[in-house]
Amino acid sequence: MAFFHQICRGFSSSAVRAVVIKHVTIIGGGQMGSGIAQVAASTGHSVTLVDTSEDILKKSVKTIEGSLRRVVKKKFADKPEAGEEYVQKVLKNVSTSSDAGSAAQGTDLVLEAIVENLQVKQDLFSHLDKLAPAHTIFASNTSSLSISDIASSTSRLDRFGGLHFFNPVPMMKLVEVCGTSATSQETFDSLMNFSKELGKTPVSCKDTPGFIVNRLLVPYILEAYHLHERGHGSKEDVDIAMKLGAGYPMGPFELSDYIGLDTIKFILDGWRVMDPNNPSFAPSELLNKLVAEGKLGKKTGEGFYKYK
Ligand SMILES: CCCCCCC[C@H](O)CC(=O)SCCNC(=O)CCNC(=O)[C@H](O)C(C)(C)COP(=O)([O-])OP(=O)([O-])OC[C@H]1O[C@@H](n2cnc3c(N)ncnc32)[C@H](O)[C@@H]1OP(=O)([O-])[O-]
Ligand SMILES: NC(=O)c1ccc[n+]([C@@H]2O[C@H](COP(=O)([O-])OP(=O)(O)OC[C@H]3O[C@@H](n4cnc5c(N)ncnc54)[C@H](O)[C@@H]3O)[C@@H](O)[C@H]2O)c1
Repeated sequence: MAFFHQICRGFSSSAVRAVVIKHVTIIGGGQMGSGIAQVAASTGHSVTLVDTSEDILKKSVKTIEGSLRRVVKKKFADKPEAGEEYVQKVLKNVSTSSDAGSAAQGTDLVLEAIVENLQVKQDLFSHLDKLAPAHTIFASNTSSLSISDIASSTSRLDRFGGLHFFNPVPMMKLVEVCGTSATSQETFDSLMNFSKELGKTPVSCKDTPGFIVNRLLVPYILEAYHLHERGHGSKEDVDIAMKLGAGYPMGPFELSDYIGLDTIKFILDGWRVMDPNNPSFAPSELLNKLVAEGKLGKKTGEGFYKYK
């Protein structure tokens, strides 16, 4: 558990001044990447959204458009034309690319929201480190991987931090901003300012597993799986109990389907490697079975529950 005891943000001297983030390149156009792109574009930032194929990117833009329409339905309830104008104006701020390398060449911030896998994230940043301008800040939206470990694949340790958004990004107000022991004060300030510009409330957190929210949420969700697997409560009753008894907007099974079961499995597998003897992090057979069957939650139409 060396990671748990890691020394966190103590600022090193930086070669760069605080960067005002005007253009952001977001890698990964899934649930999180498209949500972050939407919010950044809505707050006047130029956004390039990157994914592995044009087909995925088309879906991402459709998701952004759908979510914007939900926003304008309320924001412009009495003025549908102004609402449509707003949607088009925001969409103009978003361009797409399937070439991460070229997208990183003229940007102030590269924010990664790809699969929750350390090696894949390191490979991406190591590649982009050679192509992005010197002033460009790199950040990861990882749920619980070590920011220092991801940053170690680059030579810009002072310009690297964690920027952890919550799902659904347009609705959730929090961003966890994480600096490592090598993150410069200027970089940290830039990330805090960027989060505020997005209309979010940032909190400062240490580079420890799960930061603040997931350090508490992971054991809670996993215990819900184990409780159900022991036969101590149906999924439905557990969800109802936590909504009506603890005031949560979603129960743990509903929330898991909303997050994505593949992402949850990636998080839990990584967590177990960090803390192998902790019985709280024992695998869930039910989760593993659903993921093996491709039932990844709402995004695939079935997870713990069926959708459609
Ligand atoms: C074991 C491992 C676990 C760790 C996992 C870690 C994951 C990660 O790192 C951390 C997280 O994110 S943790 C996860 C953290 N997240 C949570 O904990 C989330 C918990 N859930 C919630 O807070 C609420 O259920 C929601 C806000 C999702 C929905 O609100 P609701 O009231 O229950 O139900 P509603 O009727 O559907 O929606 C009402 C209205 O909201 C609006 N709107 C909604 N989505 C929108 C979107 N995408 N776009 C735009 N707008 C959107 C819209 O106006 C809609 O009205 P409409 O007329 O239908 O258009
Ligand atoms: N789902 C959540 O609730 C949530 C919340 C906060 C943080 N996160 C974190 O955000 C990240 C993304 O999660 P998500 O739920 O958006 O996943 P997702 O599966 O919805 O999307 C991931 C996207 O990344 C793309 N991708 C994968 N490898 C890529 C690469 N090398 N280059 C470009 N694109 C690539 C995939 O095609 C996919 O579209 C993960 O690190 C996750 O832990 C997730």
